[in-house]
Amino acid sequence: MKSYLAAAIQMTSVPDLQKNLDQAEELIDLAVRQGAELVGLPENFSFMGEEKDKIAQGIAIAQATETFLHQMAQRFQVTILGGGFPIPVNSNGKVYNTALLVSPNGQELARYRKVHLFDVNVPDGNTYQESSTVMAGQELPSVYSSPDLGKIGLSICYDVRFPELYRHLSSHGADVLFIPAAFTAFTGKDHWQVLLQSRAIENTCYVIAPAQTGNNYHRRQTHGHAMIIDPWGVILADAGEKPGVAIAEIKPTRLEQVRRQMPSLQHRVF
Ligand SMILES: O=C(O)CNC(=O)[C@H](CS)NC(=O)CCC(=O)C(=O)O
Repeated sequence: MKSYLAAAIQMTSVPDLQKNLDQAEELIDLAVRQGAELVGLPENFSFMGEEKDKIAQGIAIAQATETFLHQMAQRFQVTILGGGFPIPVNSNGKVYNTALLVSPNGQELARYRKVHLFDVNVPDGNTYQESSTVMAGQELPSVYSSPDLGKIGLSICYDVRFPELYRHLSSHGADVLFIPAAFTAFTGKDHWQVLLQSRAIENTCYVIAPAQTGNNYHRRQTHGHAMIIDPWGVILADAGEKPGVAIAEIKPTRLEQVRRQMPSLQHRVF
């Protein structure tokens, strides 16, 4: 593993596939021009809108998004995580909320289907019933081991509330945890940063958290603050509230140092 720059992209995705892919391309370009070699896009980066529209356009969104990720990785010669987009399940009219990691030569490195679905009545009056259109993944994410970029673990959004998933990743050697999200503005203001820092600190891993921000559609407001956090829990970069990118250096020497200073992973009893 070498030292390198990673980018967590922050965008305001809307119910318009092409518009979102154009916005994502601009932000990938911006990140690459600043030197990023690993670039993460947020949950719902290619489509964010009403559940019924997402289902109606499911096949088109899935195909265009996969093609886009492969093209961008090859054109910019970087590794890209597409942080969550719908892929139709053949049998039942639902989709998997899927994250895909693609290499600079356009190869698929890892794929993860979100296992924890956001079925929550948020106290701001918005009701989320992700399971009405999304099928829960049945497998824990695997860790992709890159000779250059370290061991990379995937997850999506609401997963961040379930520390056992990240324990699984760190016990399989993860160095970098991806947590792409479309966090609600209401929960995000109190929980987002604390949860991300907790996952970084307790697993002594880098956290790369691309995010949705602003007004996406109808009454949906997302929290923003895409960030990169180091294994000590220090926030290295925070994209604030506007579309943009958070960029920071991922360093193997910092991982070794923190794991020497705080060897909590070695002290696990359970
Ligand atoms: O809102 C939308 O349209 C799109 N959102 C999403 O796709 C997903 C599932 S509904 N959002 C979350 O998981 C938010 C979690 C969260 O905010 C928390 O854990 O507090």
